[in-house]
Amino acid sequence: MTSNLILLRHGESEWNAKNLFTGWVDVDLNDKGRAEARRGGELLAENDLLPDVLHTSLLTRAIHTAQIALDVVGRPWLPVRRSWRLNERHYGALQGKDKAATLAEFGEEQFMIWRRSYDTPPPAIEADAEYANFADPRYAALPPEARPATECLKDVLGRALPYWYDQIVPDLRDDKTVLVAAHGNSLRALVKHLDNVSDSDIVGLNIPTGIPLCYELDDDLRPVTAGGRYLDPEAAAASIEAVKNQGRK
Ligand SMILES: O=C(O)[C@H](O)COP(=O)(O)O
Repeated sequence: MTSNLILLRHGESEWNAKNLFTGWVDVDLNDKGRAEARRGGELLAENDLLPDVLHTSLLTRAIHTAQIALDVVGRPWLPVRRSWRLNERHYGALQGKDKAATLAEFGEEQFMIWRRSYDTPPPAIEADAEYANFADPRYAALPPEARPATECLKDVLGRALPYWYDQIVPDLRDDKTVLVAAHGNSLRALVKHLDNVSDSDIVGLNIPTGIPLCYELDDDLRPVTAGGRYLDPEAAAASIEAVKNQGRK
């Protein structure tokens, strides 16, 4: 028996377009991102991949992407569970900073370490910084020690895996087609787990905006096809290249 998992990174956000590190800052989609979300829904419908349940982060760009895509497939009524555990990686003191300016100031090696290394987080954000998130009411129930001031991908995996095992796996075991609408780095963490990507190889893995990545999972919830399948491979390749080169002129 196999089960279907659909990973969907939000469409382009207002800050993606401005090349700003975003993390937990709650920006919305821009018009291009809303169009990408609609296309994502069309791709699901064209491939007859109709989700039975939705899981999203607590961030607007992922929530709206899922709503738009599910409107297209005619399933806005799906049961949904939302969690901070699917949030984008917290980018610490880089939140709100321009990626090109950061690259110019700190150089290629440091930029890539902060952006794509597995276990080195950016500098922590100050509690009173403009783009800190400690006072955000959506995290009010979280004890202070659970509210990150910065995260590396290893941190993201550590807080996302419990959600994978406790909330997503049961839906897959119930033979539901599961849609997870999340973010570039929280999905990199899930892909690292699913495909057993090494700590060094994960550095080179990027997730495109708005294009469904579909996994058929076996009884052990391992991919039948390594890496899954993007429903529009050409568009995914182009978007991945653009994500990879963000910050570069
Ligand atoms: O949080 C952000 O800045 C983006 O959504 C992801 O950025 P990255 O691709 O630079 O990690």
